[in-house]
Amino acid sequence: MEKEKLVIQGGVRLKGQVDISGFKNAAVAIIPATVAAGGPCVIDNLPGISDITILTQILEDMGAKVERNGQDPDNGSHSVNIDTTGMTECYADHDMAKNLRASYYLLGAALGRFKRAKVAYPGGCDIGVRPIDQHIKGFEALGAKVAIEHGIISVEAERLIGTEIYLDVVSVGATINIMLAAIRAEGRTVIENAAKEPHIVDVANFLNGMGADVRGAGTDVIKINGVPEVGGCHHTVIPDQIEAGTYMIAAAATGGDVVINKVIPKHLESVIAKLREMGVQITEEDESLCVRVDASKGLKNVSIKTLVYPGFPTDLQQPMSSLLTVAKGIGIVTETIFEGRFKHVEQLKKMGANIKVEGRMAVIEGVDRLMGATVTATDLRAAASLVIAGLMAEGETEVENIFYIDRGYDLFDEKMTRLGAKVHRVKA
Ligand SMILES: CC(=O)N[C@H]1[C@@H](OP(=O)(O)OP(=O)(O)OC[C@H]2O[C@@H](n3ccc(=O)[nH]c3=O)[C@H](O)[C@@H]2O)O[C@H](CO)[C@@H](O)[C@@H]1O
Ligand SMILES: C=C(OP(=O)(O)O)C(=O)O
Repeated sequence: MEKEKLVIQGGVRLKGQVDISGFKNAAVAIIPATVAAGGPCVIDNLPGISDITILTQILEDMGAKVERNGQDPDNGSHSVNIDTTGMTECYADHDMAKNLRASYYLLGAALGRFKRAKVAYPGGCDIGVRPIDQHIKGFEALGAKVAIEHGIISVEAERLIGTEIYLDVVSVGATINIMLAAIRAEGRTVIENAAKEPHIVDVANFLNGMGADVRGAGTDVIKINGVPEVGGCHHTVIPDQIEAGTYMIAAAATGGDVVINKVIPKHLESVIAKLREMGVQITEEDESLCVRVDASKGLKNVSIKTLVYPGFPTDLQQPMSSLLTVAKGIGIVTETIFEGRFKHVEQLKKMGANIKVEGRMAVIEGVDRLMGATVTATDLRAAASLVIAGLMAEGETEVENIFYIDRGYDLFDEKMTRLGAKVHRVKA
């Protein structure tokens, strides 16, 4: 892959409209879920991002038929037909699985259908240790044997039997993986202390569309009544609230005036509340949000604490930290989900930010301005946060490792340019 960087001229107010794409974190679970279907599925509103390209390639390599259809020119999303009927087993080696987190959903989906699967350890953003003990606990509780050898996770069961599973930590990934395996288990599975994120509900709706019986998604108790067979279905992925939040923060950061279309405002309540607390004006419509800042007034610093949904999302902590670097006063950012999610801070400091990190806390004292610099992205949302910093900074900023942006933001440069940002991509 050719290395690229993004060059940004700071100081431009973002203005105009942006259409949000389908949610990465829902889509990357729904594609592996087609393995459980074993019938033709049509999935609309898939974001055009590298995680999706990689996942569909993995399915094709395992014998699925994948057909990509037309792209929406405004938000970049597309539709895909996936037929996994011809698949007879599920094996994803290190080279296939290492590129993204969501490769681990193949384990749950294939365990349900074939009663066995082998998938190498997943990749994903380097933001902490990211253990998978709760996934394994869930599979074992359903009756599977789990072995890890040479970095490959093998799951195998003669029968999967529904049971009660209490998650020791609220995990999005474990909740989804257990749902995927349990839809075809015998009897009822109850997941307690389940994650409640919007994409848990989207995945449950997809599974129910296939003929599964999943109830309670969106609450912390999910009940799954196993069914002997499921089939294909047609589904539209929900809007990406993290992409939407990123554009909201970028609009606020540049004193902008931006309408964010194709969103579910309810999914962004914590972000809307925090931005309003800072002095950002936000108007909510049914499927859009207007974000406006009176540039003459300046923004007030606030404190944020990342929490499971409906709390402030960890995936927006890094973009939000960038905004806080120029807000008046002191803000404290507490990261409760991932212990390693402050790698963007050293880069922001290069741009003049005043931040002190102590353990899981970052104390940010607002400065008058950031200054352009060459900075390096270390993960997906760090990349977004550095672009936001570049939009605010005086002069030119270069953000290296921009392939991270392409993991999760559809048509990023194009959407930013449409809003008036001066960004362009060059070879690194
Ligand atoms: C592809 C995808 O959807 N990624 C999202 C998903 O990641 P992911 O599913 O990996 O995150 P989890 O919700 O599982 O992780 C939450 C916390 O639980 C811990 N944990 C998790 C599983 C486990 O078996 N044991 C354990 O201890 C993790 O280390 C972390 O501290 O949810 C995160 C939290 O909203 C988001 O930041 C990611 O963008
Ligand atoms: C951490 C993220 O993704 P992943 O879990 O795919 O690494 C993210 O989307 O911010």
